[in-house]
Amino acid sequence: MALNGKIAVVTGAGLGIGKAITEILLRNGAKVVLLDVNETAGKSLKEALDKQYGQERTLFLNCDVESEEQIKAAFQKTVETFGGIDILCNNAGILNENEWERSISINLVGVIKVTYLALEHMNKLTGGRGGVIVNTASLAGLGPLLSCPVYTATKHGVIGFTRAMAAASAASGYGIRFNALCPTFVQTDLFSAILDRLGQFSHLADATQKYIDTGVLNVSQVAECLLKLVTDETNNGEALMVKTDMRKYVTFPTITQ
Ligand SMILES: NC(=O)c1ccc[n+]([C@@H]2O[C@H](COP(=O)([O-])OP(=O)(O)OC[C@H]3O[C@@H](n4cnc5c(N)ncnc54)[C@H](O)[C@@H]3O)[C@@H](O)[C@H]2O)c1
Ligand SMILES: CCCCC/C=C\C=C\[C@H](O)C/C=C\C/C=C\CCCC(=O)O
Repeated sequence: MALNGKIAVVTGAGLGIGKAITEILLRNGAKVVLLDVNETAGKSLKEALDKQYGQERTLFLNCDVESEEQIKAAFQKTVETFGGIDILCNNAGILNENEWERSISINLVGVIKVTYLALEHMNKLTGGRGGVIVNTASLAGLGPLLSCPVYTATKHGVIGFTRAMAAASAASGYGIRFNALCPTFVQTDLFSAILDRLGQFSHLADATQKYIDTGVLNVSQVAECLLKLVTDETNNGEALMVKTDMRKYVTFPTITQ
């Protein structure tokens, strides 16, 4: 899929991985709608991007992925401004084992909510143009991160949802591919401000260190992999594992004969 003229929506676009995703999509020719609850970060990124790419290439909208009303309004504005949606990156997420219900609400329910509302505009069966949805999961969606059980559960959920939606879309003719991005630790605010957020599992921080010692990614390395999942039209239902020394499409066990 060539990105020139394509319209992308990125959640959690203001900082960290979402910011890098926004930048790589812009560099490759897409127009990008930045959604974030952090208005300061979103506006300041939009200002910087305006200088580099011109005002017409991006739109920032304050949008909480927990709010159906705000998501609906954001998609409406996107379609009014740019005429449609071709790419959705469900990237907004938090890690907070103290606020575990909110974590599920943002990391898993938020991904489902945003996806279902985006389908109304993207699904070929309802007048959309089709396209691709990439969900930012985590390596913790593939194996247990012992200091973060609820975070682990949400990311396993995101991968399961992505794979099931890919199969549902292919079987129904939505014209939309679904893939999951599964990075190891990435140098962002989420990673660096972690100790207070492990709650009752803070005593396990040291035990997590062995994973961290295997290497921490920078946001550009993650964005490169996102680009591959967006542009390579052979990718559907994939979970791409990203570590400092390897990229690998996960092979899942076959459960049907
Ligand atoms: N940093 C890591 O080590 C790491 C590793 C693997 C996966 N991830 C995943 O990558 C994604 C991005 O994380 P990051 O490390 O860039 O975090 P970050 O904290 O640097 O950025 C997250 C962005 O999401 C926004 N956000 C948070 N809650 C939101 C909500 N309810 N609605 C809209 N926006 C919201 C924040 O305002 C922020 O701009 C998350 O889904 C995270 O789970 C992160
Ligand atoms: C210091 C305590 C934990 C710090 C957690 C901070 C950020 C985490 C972000 C993630 O999305 C998790 C990334 C990678 C998870 C690594 C390993 C999971 C286990 C995989 C396995 O069993 O093979």
